[in-house]
Amino acid sequence: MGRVQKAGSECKGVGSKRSTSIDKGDCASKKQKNSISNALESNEDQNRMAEEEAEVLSEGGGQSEEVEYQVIELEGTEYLVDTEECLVFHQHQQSLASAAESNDSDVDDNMQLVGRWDAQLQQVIFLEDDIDHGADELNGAEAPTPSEDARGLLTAEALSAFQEDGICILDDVVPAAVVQQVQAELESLAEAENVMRLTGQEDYGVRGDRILWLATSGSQGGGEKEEALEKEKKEEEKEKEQEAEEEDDDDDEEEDGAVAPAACQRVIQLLQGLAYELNQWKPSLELRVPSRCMAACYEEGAGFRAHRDNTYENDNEWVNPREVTALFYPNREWSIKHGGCLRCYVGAHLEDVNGESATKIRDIDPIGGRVVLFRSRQILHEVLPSFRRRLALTMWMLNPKL
Ligand SMILES: O=C(O)CCC(=O)C(=O)O
Ligand SMILES: [Fe+2]
Repeated sequence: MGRVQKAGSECKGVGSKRSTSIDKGDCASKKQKNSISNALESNEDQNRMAEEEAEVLSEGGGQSEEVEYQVIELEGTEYLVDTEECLVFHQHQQSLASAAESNDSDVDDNMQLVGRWDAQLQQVIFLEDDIDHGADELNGAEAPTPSEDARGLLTAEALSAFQEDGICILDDVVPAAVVQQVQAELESLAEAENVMRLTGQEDYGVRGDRILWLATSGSQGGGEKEEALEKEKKEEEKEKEQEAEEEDDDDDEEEDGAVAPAACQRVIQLLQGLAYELNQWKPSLELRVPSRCMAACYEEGAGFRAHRDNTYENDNEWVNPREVTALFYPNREWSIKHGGCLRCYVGAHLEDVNGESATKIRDIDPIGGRVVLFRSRQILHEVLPSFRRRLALTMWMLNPKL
């Protein structure tokens, strides 16, 4: 899910405003259907799912809902604001205003979510990562190599669950001592001042976790490379500390990163190894592994509202190359009373954003030593509020064809 970044001053100010209502029920254009099936072309089971989705979409989801939009103009570009949810859309190709005025029910086909409207500040808070920088994730991505830890984890049972539901759960993937070490490493990053940062989406009740991007040393990276990166990082940190002392830096939009500490690195290599195993299972996946992974920390009370890690937009494009989401939890002694489960809406239609159409709901506790894999384009999921600090490492396995 993308970072929400505050718009610069050029985005303030509202031009012409008018209201229009659009029938959201009929949101399945031929273009959308093509976009789904094109992107899923290389994979048989995904193709089957896409066809099923297209069928459902072509029936218009069975319900029709009137949505009130307001048109705002910023820097000569018009945007539609869903007045109820304050979601801001940009429309491609045809003129947004003329489509809105003609009450064209296909208007949704050309709409792309770009941000949220902050009524108090009277400005658009633009969504950033997914839309503009999603493709960057492929920069520095590599073909995965095998890992000893990953070998044998994807049993026939796990693969059939992944095939059927788009999710699989693997437990006790590393020795307890490694789980403990990952937890300690992430705890210390979480405790360090200003290292793990809120995403900006907390203000909107979307997500409350703090995150940090961890650079991986690459699946083929030996210890030497790691050490060199570590050294480089330490030097950089020293320099940064000095700079920070000199100036009072309050720029919280700057993106930070760190090199993955040792035990995290081992788990990352395991996740990369799982990408290798998935490629062995289905070579048409051609999964690549990224140069960075995400560490996340949910403090007490934090959660992450229902979303998908990848979604399609209307120009035959997916917003990013994420194909499989791989999570590792280091939370030892986690129990159901701590909340914070990963809720997955299995079978939810692609246009369903709250899980109403799910055929099954899977609540997965983030217990120490557990890996969860799920299809990023398919699985609607959320993190329910956690009653204890909840840590996670996430790697997105990438599809170079997206
Ligand atoms: O931590 C989890 O279980 C899932 C987090 C998530 O959905 C995300 O970061 O996109
Ligand atoms: Fe997610």
